[in-house]
Amino acid sequence: MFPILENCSVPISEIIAVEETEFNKKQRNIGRWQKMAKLHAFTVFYVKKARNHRWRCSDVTFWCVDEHLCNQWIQALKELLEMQRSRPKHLLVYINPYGGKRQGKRIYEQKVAPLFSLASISTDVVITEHANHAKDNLFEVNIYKYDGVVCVGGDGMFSEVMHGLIGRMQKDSGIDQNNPKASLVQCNIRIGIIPAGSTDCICYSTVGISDPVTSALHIIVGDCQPLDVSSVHHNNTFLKYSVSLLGYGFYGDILKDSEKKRWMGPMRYDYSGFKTFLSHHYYEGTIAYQPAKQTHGSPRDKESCRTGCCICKKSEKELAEKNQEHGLKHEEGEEEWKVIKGKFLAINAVNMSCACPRSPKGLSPAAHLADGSADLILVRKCSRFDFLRYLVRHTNQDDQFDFPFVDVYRVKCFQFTSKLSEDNESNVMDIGKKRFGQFCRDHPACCCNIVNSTWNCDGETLDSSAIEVRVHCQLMKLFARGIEENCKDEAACSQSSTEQLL
Ligand SMILES: Nc1ncnc2c1ncn2[C@@H]1O[C@H](COP(=O)(O)OP(=O)(O)OP(=O)(O)O)[C@@H](O)[C@H]1O
Ligand SMILES: CCCCCCCCCCCCC/C=C/[C@@H](O)[C@H](CO)NC(=O)CCCCC
Ligand SMILES: [Ca+2]
Repeated sequence: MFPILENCSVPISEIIAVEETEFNKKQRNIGRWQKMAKLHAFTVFYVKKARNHRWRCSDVTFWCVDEHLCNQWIQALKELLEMQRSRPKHLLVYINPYGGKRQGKRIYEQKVAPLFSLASISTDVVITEHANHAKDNLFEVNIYKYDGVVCVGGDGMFSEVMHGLIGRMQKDSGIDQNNPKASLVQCNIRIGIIPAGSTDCICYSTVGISDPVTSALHIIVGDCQPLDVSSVHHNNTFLKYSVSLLGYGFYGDILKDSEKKRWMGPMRYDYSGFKTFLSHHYYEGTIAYQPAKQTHGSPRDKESCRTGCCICKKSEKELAEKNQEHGLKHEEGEEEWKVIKGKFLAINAVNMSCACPRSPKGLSPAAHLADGSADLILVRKCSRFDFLRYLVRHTNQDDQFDFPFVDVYRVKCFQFTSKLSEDNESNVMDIGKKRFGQFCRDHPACCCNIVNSTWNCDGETLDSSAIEVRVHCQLMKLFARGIEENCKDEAACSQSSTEQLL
């Protein structure tokens, strides 16, 4: 530990940079010392932890009359920083200039680039020109020369970069992504997210705040957070990967409607959310799932996944053991499938809590970032009033699973088929249904919808309603450390710039 203030210390791992400091006439409070001797100085830039998981760059300048001593300090600190092997030196950065409030470029240039430069991180920056630019580019560039990839944008931009990196790893290893049973190759090139989107759920759920400076500092100090990734297939065809929400019904319908309103920016979700809530459509279908191991906790647990989470650590250990015994057949083949049929307002599968500024505890507050499982939430047909009560509980401390129409399961894989596609497949769909289009023939005033909803996969729509989903434990890694328990001693570290005499 390196002493900074009388009652505050900073671990070496949270020092951003050390620089020799030129004497500046404005440094008035050391003027008395300067009259006595020529002063030498160095400045230590470090992470200052503020409220609500926010990080800032603070600095302290040390003055000293002995030039040799001053240089020894600089040298020693720089050597200690060099020993921080997990820190990135060279990054590939993709900026979506059109995400969220269209501030991505400004946020990167004004808030992030100066910090990367202070930390001596070199970057290759690509400003995307169209959707899928980043993803396609990741199949062409020499990704192995970078210590990480940074995306500046929202969840959609992150999803692009993740698809590019995971896809590239599988291609380079000869793995067929269309095989739903394939053991995918882990991606060790970390992704950093600089939030500049509309929901920024992945950043918020893995860092605890959606703040570009905080995220830049997590990248600089070289944090590493493994992340579960779900693969989504239809008929042995790969559709997408998902890390946050796979939602059918309510969240699928919101997304579909909101895509037409992109010009509204982040407000589009409030507008489409309200419209979708009023439409109150439910959908019939069948879900089959394999439960996750009970030792891995339950979605009804009171404790949430936090930095150093023991459930995620246990999963990491089990994954390493499983990788050693490769060649053995997959566990899911041996375990029982549970089947549920019903009418649902929403089917949500989340790999993480999905906390975001709209819902600070998320869709499943006890979901784990890296336990190899997803929480499957089934919201059955209920009244509008009950559904509103359910939604409101996402914004307060009450338990959103404590309703008779809500079920939640921790799963490692699941399949969904809509009633409509079951009927289509078994050829029992009568002509009447076709002729009456999208409304229920028997109950024209009811909200039963005989068309399918669409799946919302991390903010993008999927073409197929029948899907097969499997969670891949810790398939990728982020420059993050999970959500930290709140810092008890924030006041002690609250100065933003200080001076000390050695
Ligand atoms: N230059 C570009 N022009 C148009 N679309 C782009 C461009 N670059 C990236 N995209 C696409 O824009 C989509 C949305 O971007 P992004 O996720 O950054 O913002 P958002 O949708 O506002 O935020 P969120 O995903 O958090 O709701 C991404 O799926 C990405 O593929
Ligand atoms: C009366 C008040 C009721 C308020 C209820 C609030 C509940 C909010 C829960 C928000 C859950 C977000 C889940 C994250 C999904 C992201 O992968 C995705 C991509 O960014 N965002 C959306 O689909 C955008 C989804 C937007 C939902 C509004
Ligand atoms: Ca998980």
